[in-house]
Amino acid sequence: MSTPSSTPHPSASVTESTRAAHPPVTVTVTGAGGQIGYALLFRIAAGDMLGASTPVRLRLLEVPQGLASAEGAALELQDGAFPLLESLEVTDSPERAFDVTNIALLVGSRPRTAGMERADLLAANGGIFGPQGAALNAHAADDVRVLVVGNPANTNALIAQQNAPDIPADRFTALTRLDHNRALAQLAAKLEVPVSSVRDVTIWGNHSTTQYPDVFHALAEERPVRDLVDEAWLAEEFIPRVAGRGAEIIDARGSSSAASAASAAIDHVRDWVHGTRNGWTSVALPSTGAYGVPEGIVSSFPVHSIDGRWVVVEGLDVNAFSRRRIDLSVDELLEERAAVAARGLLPS
Ligand SMILES: NC(=O)C1=CN([C@@H]2O[C@H](COP(=O)(O)OP(=O)(O)OC[C@H]3O[C@@H](n4cnc5c(N)ncnc54)[C@H](O)[C@@H]3O)[C@@H](O)[C@H]2O)C=CC1
Ligand SMILES: O=C([O-])CC(=O)C(=O)O
Repeated sequence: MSTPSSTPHPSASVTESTRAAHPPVTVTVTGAGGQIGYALLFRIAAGDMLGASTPVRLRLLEVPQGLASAEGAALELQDGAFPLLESLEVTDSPERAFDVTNIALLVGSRPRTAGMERADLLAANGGIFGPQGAALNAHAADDVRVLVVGNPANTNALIAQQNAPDIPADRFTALTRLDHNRALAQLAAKLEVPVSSVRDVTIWGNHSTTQYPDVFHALAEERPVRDLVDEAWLAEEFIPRVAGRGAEIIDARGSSSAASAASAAIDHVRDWVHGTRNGWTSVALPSTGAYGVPEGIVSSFPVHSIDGRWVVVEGLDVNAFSRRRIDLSVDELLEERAAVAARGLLPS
């Protein structure tokens, strides 16, 4: 049973002419009562995701036991008096939450704890994304864009996409921007350069420990990174550090990354809507066969955002060091797909 509560926010500062140029965008956040939700909602309301001129209608979806926490976040959002926040609604009904939604951030799901791999969450979380994909298919706006954050994110995105046959497949993405940002930050620290001067790293494959952070095309202060680091550092320090960062955060904090994950989700959607800047980014999206990655999985690629669509960067040379690692991560995604198919989570 749905328990919606709606709080209109008539905003004096969003003028009629602003509204005409920038119609309101409906954004649904699932798992809104959780820790990523708490970090994400205020950034969206402040305009960090869609820009300072775009009013937002927020829909917060939770399961019944999470509603109180989401309601609490909603009270605080109201107290923020955000000029762009046009309306705010908390519900436990996916149908209501996804009704004419333009942007769906699928965060709601269980996080892992110390000692778990993200794939261990397939059993706990896989069942969430089929029904949500079907609800999106039935209720979302024609232009809906979907970002899956809940782990294991790539395969959950695949489940949602496969259960939404009427939505173009390329509207379903999974978050590898956090890994991308981690790779930029690690390179900047190693090379002692500003993080803003590092670009064109790529996360390939799965958001898991098999992911491959590739620096062979990256630039730092316009110099090729491959000339500045050696393969031993890449193989023994950089790649394990980036791929293992989620576990490092869990060990340090006692719970999984939240603010950095929320920030990466903001970056992902902002670039999707407004275009990439400062080189390419990394996004997990349904493979169309680029770089030998088979169709039928959601895998991370180097992409530009052009006119509101992700476009895979073409023609990159993939050396043997990279090929081996991409293939390993792709094999893991194929195994995850087989596991969820065996559980009946993919329509036949
Ligand atoms: N892709 C990425 O880079 C990252 C992914 N994650 C993943 O994000 C997910 C959420 O993490 P946290 O916010 O820290 O967890 P959390 O446990 O703090 O919050 C999750 C919320 O989701 C809600 N929820 C569960 N099932 C739901 C459903 N069917 N519909 C709506 N809401 C539902 C829960 O009630 C809870 O409030 C986890 O799976 C975590 O592993 C976390 C960090 C980075
Ligand atoms: O590691 C986890 O479980 C949370 C996550 O996905 C990350 O921080 O990259």
